Amino acid sequence: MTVALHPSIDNGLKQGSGHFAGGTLACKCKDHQVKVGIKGDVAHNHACGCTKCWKPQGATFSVVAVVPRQNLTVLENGDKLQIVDASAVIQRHACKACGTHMFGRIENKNHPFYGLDFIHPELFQEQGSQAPQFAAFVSSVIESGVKPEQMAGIRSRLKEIGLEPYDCLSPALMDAIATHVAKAKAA
Ligand SMILES: N[C@@H](CCC(=O)N[C@@H](CSCO)C(=O)NCC(=O)O)C(=O)O
Ligand SMILES: [Zn+2]
Ligand SMILES: [Zn+2]
Repeated sequence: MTVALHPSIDNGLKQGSGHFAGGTLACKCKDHQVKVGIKGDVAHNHACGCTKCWKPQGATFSVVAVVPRQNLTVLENGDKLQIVDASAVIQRHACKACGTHMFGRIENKNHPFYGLDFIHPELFQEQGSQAPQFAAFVSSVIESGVKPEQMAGIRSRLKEIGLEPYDCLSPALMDAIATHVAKAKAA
């Protein structure tokens, strides 16, 4: 049996159109859905194995990407949103009724990723947003109950579909974080 990672990537990656103009994210409620508008395409889309990122039922990984925070607007039923953990670096705003995380926001102005919001592209009502580029925090799936002996199969399946597995973020993002830290120290 093939390892199940996440429903939006288990049958292979669906490449983005390259000119996604943005769209609407909708939660999983049957009515009074929370809707969030996004301008433009997402960036750094990735599968994330961490315990904090929202996953649909049964998924081992989350699929999460970033957008500039000024490109995100709550359109409908924002009164249903609540912050999951106010002490987390990324404050995840979730629908109180269905639990779906609609966006994650960094409020610490000194954080390397301040200004970017985290969203789950599978919630787009439209097709064509950027495909996942890599897999992050892969070892962290063990914290959610995956057995260490399953990891080889998980990593090889990620590679098979074209997602390089990393146990933190990708080298490009780790370099961006380190550059920010180096500049902050020099200042
Ligand atoms: N092993 C931990 C790792 C959690 C973690 O550091 N997650 C990252 C990536 S989330 C999106 O890529 C992070 O930046 N977290 C900050 C936060 O979640 O607020 C675990 O699995 O919990
Ligand atoms: Zn909902
Ligand atoms: Zn995560």
